[in-house]
Amino acid sequence: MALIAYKCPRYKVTVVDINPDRIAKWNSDTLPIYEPGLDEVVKAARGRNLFFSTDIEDGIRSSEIIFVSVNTPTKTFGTGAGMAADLQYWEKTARQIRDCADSPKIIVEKSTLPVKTAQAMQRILTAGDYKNRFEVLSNPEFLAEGTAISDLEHPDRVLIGSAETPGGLKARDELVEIYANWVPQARILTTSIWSSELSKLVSNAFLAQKISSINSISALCEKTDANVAEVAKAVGMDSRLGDKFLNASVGFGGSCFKKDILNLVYLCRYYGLDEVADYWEGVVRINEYQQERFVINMLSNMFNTLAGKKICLLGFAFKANTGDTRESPAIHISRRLVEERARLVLTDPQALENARTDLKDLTGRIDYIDDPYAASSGCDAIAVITEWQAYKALDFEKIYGSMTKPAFIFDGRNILDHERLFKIGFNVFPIGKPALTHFEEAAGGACR
Ligand SMILES: NC(=O)C1=CN([C@@H]2O[C@H](COP(=O)(O)OP(=O)(O)OC[C@H]3O[C@@H](n4cnc5c(N)ncnc54)[C@H](O)[C@@H]3O)[C@@H](O)[C@H]2O)C=CC1
Ligand SMILES: O=C(O)[C@H]1O[C@H](OP(=O)(O)OP(=O)(O)OC[C@H]2O[C@@H](n3ccc(=O)[nH]c3=O)[C@H](O)[C@@H]2O)[C@H](O)[C@@H](O)[C@@H]1O
Repeated sequence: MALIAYKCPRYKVTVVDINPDRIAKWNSDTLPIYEPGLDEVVKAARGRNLFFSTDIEDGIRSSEIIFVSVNTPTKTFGTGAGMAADLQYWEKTARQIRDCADSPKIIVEKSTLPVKTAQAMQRILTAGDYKNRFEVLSNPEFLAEGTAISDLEHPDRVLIGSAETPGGLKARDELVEIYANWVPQARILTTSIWSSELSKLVSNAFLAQKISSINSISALCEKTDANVAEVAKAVGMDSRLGDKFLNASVGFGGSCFKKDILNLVYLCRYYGLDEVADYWEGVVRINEYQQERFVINMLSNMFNTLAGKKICLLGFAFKANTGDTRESPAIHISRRLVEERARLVLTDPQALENARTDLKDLTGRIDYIDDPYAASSGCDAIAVITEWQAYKALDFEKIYGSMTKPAFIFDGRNILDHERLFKIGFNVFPIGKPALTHFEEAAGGACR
């Protein structure tokens, strides 16, 4: 919404939220999220045509177009627990819009929702003694965290789904007009509302599937001395497959991939498509396997015991350039390492505050240290969890000098120079590549 306000000074954009702390931060110099480039966009538009408020009713009444962007987490209770989308926040919003509105509105589904949600939304909006006409559009968001501003400025596509009725098509055209302020017409794709809703879930499922595919192959590479980066390059050069999203890793995280795939799986089962559901569920299973495999690799290569050993996680965010830790592989890995009675030290340039909240039940068993040199000092092992560019530039000779020997590095992102680390003295365990160790008989890879 900040970018719409920034690009289109003639529209007035008001962002409303039930969380007063978040709104206060949006109105302050310290925004509630870290996102490169966002500060500048907000500062340029805030007070001009971008406003943040907790007055939801006024926001509804005074707007002609309402983007519903509330959270749609995985349901944690009742039918569909652990799989289906929890639609309570979204439904409350629909009812509130219906009850407060005193003029016709276009309602835009911006949250990621199960296919057919627009139908439910339309039914709620038109139930009872409603006075106004509402048109519901689907306009899913495809930005990725860490690159949100450039994704929004130069989207691969903007997707708008509408009803095929005259009212639906008119509303669709109004939304197209907003995006056309900065997005080329050829990149604005209009479809039926059901295709649009489903495409969002499918996009995330395909992206995550690519990561799980290469991660599954990383396990095979480790058994066969193949190099997953070489395999990914060879495979990705086929233009039919493409070279993006083929970085083997410690597993994908983030608030959406797992939730959206499980939502897709739930939908498939709901419609009796068990084979389809099983296929997509495999993407999540491989991701869980990859995270657990990382822990088991650490355990087996550190002589099958981590008890009392000090381990530093370099990075806690689910990806670089964000402080977001939702579903970060770091959470599972930290919990498992503590279970193995390791002494954990966490460091991250942006995510330590969220990490403290995620692991608050482990208070006293984990240290949180901003400086990566201080965090790794005295450690037996370092595990790279997040691909922060700054980690590549660390002085690893200095780090090696301060660590307990033998010193281990488990590079869960394959971002470091493994040969160099090996020469410094580290025993190096990348993902999907032969390990480089100084032991006579390496436990998990080739001895060099
Ligand atoms: N985070 C991301 O990068 C992307 C998120 N999405 C989708 O966007 C939706 C929102 O995601 P996030 O922004 O990450 O979630 P979030 O949890 O960070 O933000 C949702 C906000 O909605 C507010 N809210 C909840 N109920 C409300 C109500 N009744 N009235 C007013 N405000 C209310 C909450 O207080 C919260 O601030 C989800 O459906 C997600 O799948 C889609 C693409 C990218
Ligand atoms: O619906 C959403 O919320 C968004 O989900 C993802 O965006 P995001 O989760 O912010 O970030 P990604 O860049 O997709 O990364 C997701 C996870 O996959 C990991 N990843 C990514 C790429 C890769 O090659 N390997 C890999 O392990 C990342 O490190 C991260 O943990 C999608 O990329 C967005 O298009 C979508 O809008």
